[in-house]
Amino acid sequence: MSSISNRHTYYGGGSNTQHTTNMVRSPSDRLSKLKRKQITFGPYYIGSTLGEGEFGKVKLGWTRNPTSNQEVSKQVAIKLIRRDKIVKNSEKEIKIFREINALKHLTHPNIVKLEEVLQNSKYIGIVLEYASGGEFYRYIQRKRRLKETAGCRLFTQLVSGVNYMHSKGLVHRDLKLENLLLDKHENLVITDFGFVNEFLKDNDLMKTSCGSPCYAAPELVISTKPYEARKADIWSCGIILYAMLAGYLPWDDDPQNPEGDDIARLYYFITRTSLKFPEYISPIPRDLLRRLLVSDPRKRLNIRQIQQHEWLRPHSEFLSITPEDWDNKMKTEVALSNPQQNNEKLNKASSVESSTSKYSNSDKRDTLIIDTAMLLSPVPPQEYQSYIITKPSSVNEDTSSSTQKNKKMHSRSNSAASIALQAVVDAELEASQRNQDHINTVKNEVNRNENMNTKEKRSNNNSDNKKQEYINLQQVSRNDTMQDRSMGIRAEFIRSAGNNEREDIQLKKVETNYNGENSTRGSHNSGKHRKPRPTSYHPGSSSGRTNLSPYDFNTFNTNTESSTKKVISQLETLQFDSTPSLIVDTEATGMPVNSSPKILSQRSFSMSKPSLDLQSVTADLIKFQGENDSAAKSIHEHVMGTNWQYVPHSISSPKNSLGRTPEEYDSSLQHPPSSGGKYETVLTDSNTSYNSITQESEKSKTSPMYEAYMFTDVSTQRDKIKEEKKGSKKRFSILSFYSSYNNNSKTSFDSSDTKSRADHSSIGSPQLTPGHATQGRADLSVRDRNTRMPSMTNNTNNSHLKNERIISQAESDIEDVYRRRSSKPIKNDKRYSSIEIGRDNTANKIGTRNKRASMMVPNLQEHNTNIPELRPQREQSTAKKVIDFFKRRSMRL
Ligand SMILES: Nc1ncnc2c1ncn2[C@@H]1O[C@H](COP(=O)(O)OP(=O)(O)OP(=O)(O)O)[C@@H](O)[C@H]1O
Repeated sequence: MSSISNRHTYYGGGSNTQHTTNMVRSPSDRLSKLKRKQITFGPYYIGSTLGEGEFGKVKLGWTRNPTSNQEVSKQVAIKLIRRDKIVKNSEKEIKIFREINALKHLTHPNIVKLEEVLQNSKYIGIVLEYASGGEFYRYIQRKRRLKETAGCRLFTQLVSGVNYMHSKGLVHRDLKLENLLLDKHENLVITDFGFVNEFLKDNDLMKTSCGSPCYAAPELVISTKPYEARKADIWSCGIILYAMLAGYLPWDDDPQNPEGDDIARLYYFITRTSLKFPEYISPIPRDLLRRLLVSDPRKRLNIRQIQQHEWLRPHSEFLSITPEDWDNKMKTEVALSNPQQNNEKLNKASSVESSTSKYSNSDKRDTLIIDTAMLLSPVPPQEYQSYIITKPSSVNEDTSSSTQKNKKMHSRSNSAASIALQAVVDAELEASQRNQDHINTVKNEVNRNENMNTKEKRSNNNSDNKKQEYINLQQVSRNDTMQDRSMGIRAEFIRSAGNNEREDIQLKKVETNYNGENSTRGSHNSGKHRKPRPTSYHPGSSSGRTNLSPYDFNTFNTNTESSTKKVISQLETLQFDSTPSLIVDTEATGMPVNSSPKILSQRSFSMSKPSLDLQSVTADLIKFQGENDSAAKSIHEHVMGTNWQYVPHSISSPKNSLGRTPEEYDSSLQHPPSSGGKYETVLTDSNTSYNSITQESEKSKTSPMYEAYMFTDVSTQRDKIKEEKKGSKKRFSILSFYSSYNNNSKTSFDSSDTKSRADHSSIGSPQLTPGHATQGRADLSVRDRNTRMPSMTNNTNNSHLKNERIISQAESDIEDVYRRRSSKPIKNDKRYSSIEIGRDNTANKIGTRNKRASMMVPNLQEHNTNIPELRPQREQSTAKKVIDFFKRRSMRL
């Protein structure tokens, strides 16, 4: 005992120290020692770890009653996030701000309440209402399953919370048992709003697939189509209800995929296997579940229909409380609690010194320091703009000086945080105003140009460009509106933050060995307090991808997939009888902006080209410019192979076998003049075809431009292709698009069908009927995509093989587009399977399921390659229909 005692009390001093420490202490001594050791974060004392998530630990916190210091006045949960682990503009940073901003907006009894957000030099602390009832999935685990009455009450609360957030224009997108907690009265509390997003209109669709695989709606996983996010939330509610009542997750019994780790297979199983119920679930909740877990989101109940379902009738009164009622109720509560709060605040404000003196010296030293780097992050990708603090143009001098000045005040209303945040808001409002002014200027110019004489072609082209700029700006403006809303929230946040005077936000000591941020899914499992489940995955997030082994593509491919989706979704929004426009976002492709070949201008995919015989596109012209051309070349070589000549654009243009230069073709085809040097065109003659893609750097207009050429004679193969593809002529413009698209972004439809791959590479002869399109897609395996492309351009056969793939892919994609545009379900589409009853599986798998429950879903449509049935079904004649349409249109023009 004594040795233990000595060890515990040894401070490096001599025997005296030991002697002193071995003395029996008085209770007050012990109390004061305890007090000294008390860890604080701002006004909160920090206690045990409640749980651990992707961002780190969630600690219990409490404040003490000011009058009797021993009494705990309020308990909170503090999500502590180490600032140095948050990479600027990263997925994590976005998630944090999303969560904060969304929670700031939501006040509902079944949604976790955000108390405040504090930060010091080391941590950001999201202070939340403490849900003392613990994690909901553990609650179910303990009880094995819930009785229907209890389940009904809790599900009603879930529905009420979800309805409330939907009414605010927000969707959770990651609803699952692990994100539900219970309060002390065993009421449900929805938490973890890291993937929350905003929809603007009733029919606003989302494109980013997220949701944990077991809870994610099928449309998120097996379709590239934008989805109705509220319906996806409703699917997740259905899964949660099933788990509550059954004690395990539905579709959890695939013998070939017992752990559900293979997401593609999991979804194959979900879409092919009818929903089955254990016998103890009674018919009425079964009926509700059957209507919730419908693969077709259009047939799935909406929230209003759920509220009206027979099973929830006992709680109809609760469900009749509208979101407005909740808001009013909360306002009233706040108003009622205000007098006391205000008094407290006044007292504190009048005695800043006394309020700070409660804290130790070290607290005082570690006063709030704003890490402006965190706030000065660049504007993130568009889809994230709603809930994040974006880059201000500058934080002005005044701000920093006032930061200095106000340090002494220790008042959060004047704190560096408030000032910096205000600067962010102001700067963004200013930027938004500037943008609006620019829009107006461009708009005026467009109007002026439209009144000009039609003979002035040059001006008209200019006008077109301006129009496009206007459209783009409108787009930006729309985003700004979303941002403004977000800024409104932020401004509100700042205002409310200003109501609290305590600025002395400190964390004396949280954990010496804090490693939350580095955790991967594996390490999550090892932590004592960790939820036994993986890190959430969101497309683009590297952290969560660690266990996606079968689909663990390299960044290039992942990015090109999103590019593919983007282009396809843009295609989908086009009217067939208008000139299509394709703009590939380089951010999405992950290629350097100034060096990557890409499809650039509005005009790049011209429908007005004269119809041409079907020819395979076998040569490419890439122009590079400026300081990045070596990078561009290497990318180009990587994509297209090394058989390219690079020549300065201004000096010469190589001629093809007929002695014609690209420019000659260009003029002979009456291709629209390039706008600012950026255009994409397809040039062809009887023996040679080549595709051109130009890339100009905005930065280096003065630098020489380079072109890369490779001509391939395709005459020997053309006849063969023609024969194989009878009746499918005049699709050149489509092919040109897909060729360049493929060349640029390495379109990522893929399959691991090795047999088909082997067949293709050995035979090299195309099967160009639409029916073989899928096979063409199946040929592009993930693994060999990177290595395949260079070698393919080395000889005609390989070029031909590439073309065949391009064509097949074009056909597939056209069919996809066509199919998506049609509202009719495709014949034999197994995704919309009917639902039956009958399975009985009483195993409680919720606990084991959690290991994989939180992995967010990448859009797996392109990855569902092992399972032929998961590939979209096609009608053979669809491509033909589209091609015929283009043909007709082309002839009309
Ligand atoms: N308000 C709260 N009251 C009580 N416990 C909480 C509260 N918030 C979180 N916890 C506990 O902390 C754990 C992690 O919290 P949370 O899931 O919100 O963190 P996260 O970092 O967002 O994690 P992830 O994104 O991985 O789900 C929860 O599972 C729960 O046990």
